[in-house]
Amino acid sequence: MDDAADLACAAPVTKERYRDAMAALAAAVNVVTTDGPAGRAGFTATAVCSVTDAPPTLLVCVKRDSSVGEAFQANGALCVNTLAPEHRPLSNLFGGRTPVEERFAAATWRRGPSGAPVLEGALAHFDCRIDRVVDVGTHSVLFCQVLDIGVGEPCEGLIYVGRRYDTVLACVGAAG
Ligand SMILES: NC(=O)c1ccc[n+]([C@@H]2O[C@H](COP(=O)([O-])OP(=O)(O)OC[C@H]3O[C@@H](n4cnc5c(N)ncnc54)[C@H](O)[C@@H]3O)[C@@H](O)[C@H]2O)c1
Ligand SMILES: Cc1cc2c(cc1C)N(C[C@H](O)[C@H](O)[C@H](O)COP(=O)(O)O)c1[nH]c(=O)[nH]c(=O)c1N2
Repeated sequence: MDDAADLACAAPVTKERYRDAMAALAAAVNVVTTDGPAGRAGFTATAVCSVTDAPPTLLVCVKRDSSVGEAFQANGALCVNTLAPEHRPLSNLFGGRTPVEERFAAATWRRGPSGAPVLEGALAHFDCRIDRVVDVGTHSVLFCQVLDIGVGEPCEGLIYVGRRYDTVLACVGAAG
């Protein structure tokens, strides 16, 4: 087995090939919000992942040069709002190039225990304190301890796959 020769023949992993391959992965769509001394901010994120259930921890990857990144770290708190199909326009609004107040004006919010905005009608929400930040390349990985959870009524979730939106059945049953 000549692993070195196989590797030498492989096409280089360019940013474009990486993105093309990542586009094949279906992901839930979230609007991640924050509020506090650094002000209100929010952005659309698919790079959200469960890390451990003890203590309940998730991670969010945010591009460092986005207009919103600094506010999250300065406020030290965020809410992951997982979107239902009706929120597709909201995903586009929070996906960039729209002033922050215009993003929030398009939906109804309440304040979670961390101070971050919680989206009315979300499939689920996870209100968090940001415990640790690790910078990797262009992004900051925010490790977040979950302080409060809500599970909404919708039985369908919004996903992003193949560079487009789709809908999946996502009835969330309570465990015990
Ligand atoms: N993790 C991210 O930062 C991320 C994830 C999804 C989409 N986006 C942004 O949304 C827009 C539309 O994306 P698209 O999926 O239609 O097409 P695309 O070709 O830009 O991205 C395809 C896939 O590659 C990954 N990706 C894209 N940009 C990335 C980045 N800067 N860092 C890490 N992973 C990245 C994501 O999984 C994405 O779904 C682009 O501007 C993209 O940068 C960013
Ligand atoms: C479907 C989809 C998914 C993602 C995004 C976009 C879209 C449309 N964006 C981009 C992100 O939302 C955008 O950069 C922010 O809104 C910040 O943009 P401004 O710098 O404020 O214009 C994004 N950005 C990021 O840092 N992490 C992520 O996981 C994602 N995921």
